This record gives sequence, structure tokens and C-alpha cells, in this order.
Amino acid sequence: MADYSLYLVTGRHLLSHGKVYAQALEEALQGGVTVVQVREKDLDTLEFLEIARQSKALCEKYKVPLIINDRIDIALAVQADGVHLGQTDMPVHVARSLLPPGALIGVSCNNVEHVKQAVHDGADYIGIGAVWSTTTKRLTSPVVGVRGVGTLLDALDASNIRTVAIGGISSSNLLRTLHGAISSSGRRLDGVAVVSDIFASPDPFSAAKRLRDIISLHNNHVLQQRSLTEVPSRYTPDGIKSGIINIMRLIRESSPLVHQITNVVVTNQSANATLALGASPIMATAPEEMYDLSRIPGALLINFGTVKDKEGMILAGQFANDAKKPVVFDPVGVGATQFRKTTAAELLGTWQASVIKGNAGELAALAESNEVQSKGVDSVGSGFADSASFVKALARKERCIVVLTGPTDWISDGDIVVRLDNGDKMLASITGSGCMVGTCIATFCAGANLTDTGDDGVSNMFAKGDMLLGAIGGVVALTLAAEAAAGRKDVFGSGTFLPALIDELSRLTSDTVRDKANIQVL
Ligand SMILES: Cc1ncc(COP(=O)(O)OP(=O)(O)O)c(N)n1
Ligand SMILES: Cc1ncsc1CCOP(=O)(O)O
Repeated sequence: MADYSLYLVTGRHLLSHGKVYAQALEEALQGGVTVVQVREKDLDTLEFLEIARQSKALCEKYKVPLIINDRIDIALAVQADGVHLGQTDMPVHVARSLLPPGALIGVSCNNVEHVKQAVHDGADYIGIGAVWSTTTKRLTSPVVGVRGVGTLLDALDASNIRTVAIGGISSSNLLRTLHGAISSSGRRLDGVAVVSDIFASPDPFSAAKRLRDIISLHNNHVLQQRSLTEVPSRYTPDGIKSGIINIMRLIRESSPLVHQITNVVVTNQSANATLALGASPIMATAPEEMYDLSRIPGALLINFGTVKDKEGMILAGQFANDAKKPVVFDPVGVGATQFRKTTAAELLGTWQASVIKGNAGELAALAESNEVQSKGVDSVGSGFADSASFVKALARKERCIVVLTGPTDWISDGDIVVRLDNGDKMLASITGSGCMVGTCIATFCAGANLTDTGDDGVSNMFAKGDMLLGAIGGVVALTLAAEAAAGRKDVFGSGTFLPALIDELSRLTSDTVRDKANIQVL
């Protein structure tokens, strides 16, 4: 069976200045390309044939399958291993009847109907794309996005058709692509097809090798995760409490930076909550400062209560992923408008969140579920019938920790579900308590990021440290502080509750966490 993991699509016109086709192809093969497709859009048949012959000789030398784009005649003439067909090219059954038995046939797919048709037609593999925007080809359909690729993979059912993603893939987004493109049943891509990142490079060997190394890193993480059959002992209720206490200590000792792009309503109280926990807040939104901030240890919170600063949000998340800093996403009111939904999809399609936090209405909107409705930033009704299953499924789909807030808080990493029963109804009487939960989670994730423990999950490719513990810690801290504040004699209503809440965040002790945190692991 062909290895589709690093599928190179060539294009002579893309060659870097001074590069010769055969030389570039050989360097790419030496760098670890596993399939080659010759794609020439404006060559005469004779020139195309010559390029295909050269490719065939090199592919044979490196024992890599050769695919020809569109042209069955050229594929037959050079005895290529197969062809790649677009939606307006020759139908699969006609190509099959012309090609020798066992020839590989690939089909381009941009939507679920294409995928179903390709499976029905008996294609060997599909090229899903464009996954990112690209300048190599003029696109006639919208980009699919990494989360969209997951939706197309869902349509494959039990078929053993192979899959590659194509379009704009480079070493800077490859990990995000491999990690994020997953179906709800856990089906992943078999590979990625890359054009310019390899073939336009002045050094195709290094470009291919860089991609190869990222693919190996990803595959190793997947294998590691599959071998985790038992819940690690640190995820018993007592283990979680010890983990939270350790993170609290680290925050107070090291005061990590918690960079927050948040909304005008809660900026001040969020900064004060961060300080109260012992960390250092910075509320910065300008795209120009995102790189510098991403170099400082800590975490990033992206809260779009008042959706602005999209450019800064995109850059900040990308730089944080590169620096393995946690990204906590609080899609406030995402169900309220189409603009918010589109923005959330764009952000989640660009970077990998470490934690997504929302109320039932927000998370239902993100999951495209009709079970719970929103009104503005509030959730309507009593929530999900089965919150545990919901958070688990969403965590699997979004490939991160999901926190569902409400009278009971539910947290999952896609395997474990944690139920938290602390808090006080006074939290509902002040504005921005949900946003403060996001801030506390980001602060605890910043603390968790200072440790190297918990380095056994795929999510650690994007953020060092135990993000599940970080998320639980943030919720526990805020809800225990709320209980303490609500019980104080000097608290008479929402006006006195908010400052008391900030005070109690700073006064939170290990004993309170040990004695009062109400944690169940399901
Ligand atoms: C692996 C892979 N996937 C998709 C394409 C795109 O093919 P097509 O839609 O036929 O467009 P052109 O490449 O012909 O412009 C591909 N070539 N390879
Ligand atoms: C051929 C093709 N089909 C969909 S996107 C694309 C071009 C991808 O090129 P690049 O990898 O340079 O973005």
C-alpha cells in the first residue's frame, strides 16, 4: 500500500531561480517525499512527457509512486503508478477502464458530496482542499479549513479510501493541520500534499525534511496517546487537588504573564483577578506586539465578548502555538450572531486552542447543536441532557480541553470528564463572572505551562504542561473564592461581592482547595 504521508505535487514554473526540475525533485525525494504527482498546467504534450519520464526515473530510484495530474495518456506512456483527477476531469470509472489493473486513482474533494461520490466511484485516495488559502492555484471554492477537513473525513464511514489534505500547507501550519483534521470517530489524514513549500524552495531537501520531521513528531504523539489505556493517577480527585495546589504555588512564585485580549466590559476586573492569583496581566491587542508577548512565559486568553481585534487574535494564537504557550479561548456570545460564529470558526481554524470555555448556549453554537439556545451572551434553559457526553465529544472534535460552565461545571480532555460542584449564585449577579473564569483558567494554564509534567498528550505539541489541570484549577479557584466571598459578613449584594471575590482569590489556600473543592472524575 502506498505511503501518502508526504505527497509532493510538482510544478516546473515554481522552481526557485537557477533550480533544474530533476535536481529539485531528487532533493525533495532525498528529504523524505513519499508520493510524487507531476502537475503541469501549461506544457505541450512533448515537454510534459519529458518531465514525466524524468520523474518516473527518479521515483523508481527512490521507490516512490508516481502520479500524473489529469493526463491519462502521459500516465500510460511513462507507466506511472496512477493519476490524479479533478471534479471536471475524466470520471473515475473511465480512467479505471483505460489504466492497468492496480493503478492508483485520486480525486479532488472540496465538500461532503464529492467525498461520497469518490468513495462510490472506487477512488483509491482523495485530495481534500484547499485546506488553507494558497497562491499556487486560483481557488473556485472556499477554503475547507482544518476543522472542515474533519467534517469531510466524517463522510468516509468505514471506507478504506486514503486521504491527503492539500492547499497552503507548510512547516508553519502542518502540525495544526495534522492535529486538527480529525473525524468524530477519530479518523485522521493519511498524509498531506504540498506544492510550493517544497517545490518553490531554494532548498527542497531541507523543506521536505522539515515537513517529514513534523509528520514523525505527530505520529509519535499519536502512538503514545494510543498506548494510554488507564486514567493517570494524577486525575483522581486527590491527585487533581495536589496538582492544583502545585500550580497555585508556581503562579505565586513565578508570576507568569497572562496576556489577555478581552472585552471592554471586564478588562479591569480580569486584570485584578489575575493579580490576585499572583500572576501578571497584560491587556494588549495590537497585532504589532503579539510576537514579542508570545516570547514571555505564561498564557494567552482570547475572549471575544466585544468582537474586535481579530487580526491581533489570529497572530497572538499562532505565535502562542509556536511558543507552546497555552491558548484559552472564550467565545463569548458566539451563538448570538453569524459574525461571531464565522469569527470563531476562523480563529479555531487558524490556531489550536488549549482550552475552550463557554456556557451551554455558547458551546452548543460552537458544536452546531440545537439542543441549547442562547440569548445574547446568556444560555437559555437548563442546559444539555447529558453534559458529560457533550463536553467529551466537543473536546475530541476540537482537540483540546473543553470547559462547560454553569451551576455545575464540566471539563473534559476527550477521555476523562471532571464534574465540579462549587460556586455561589452571587456569581450570576455580577457582570463578567464567566469572563473571570476564563481569566482564572488562563492564569492556571500559565502556571501549568511552567511545569513539564503531563507531557503525554497530543495537545502538548501546542502547549507545554497539563492543560486539563490548568482548566480545572482555574474553575476551582474562582468558584471557591465565590463561596468564600458570598459567605462574608461585609458582602451585602453584587456591589460588595465583586471586590470580595478578588480578595478571596488572593486568599485562596491549599487547605481550602483540599477541604472544599468538590471534584468528581467520571
Ligand atoms: C492530491 C491533490 N489533491 C487535489 C489536487 C487538485 O486537483 P484538481 O482539482 O484537478 O486541480 P488541478 O491540480 O488540476 O489544478 C491535486 N492536484 N492533487
Ligand atoms: C493543486 C491544488 N489543489 C488545491 S490547492 C492546490 C495548490 C496547493 O499548493 P500549495 O501547497 O503551494 O499551497
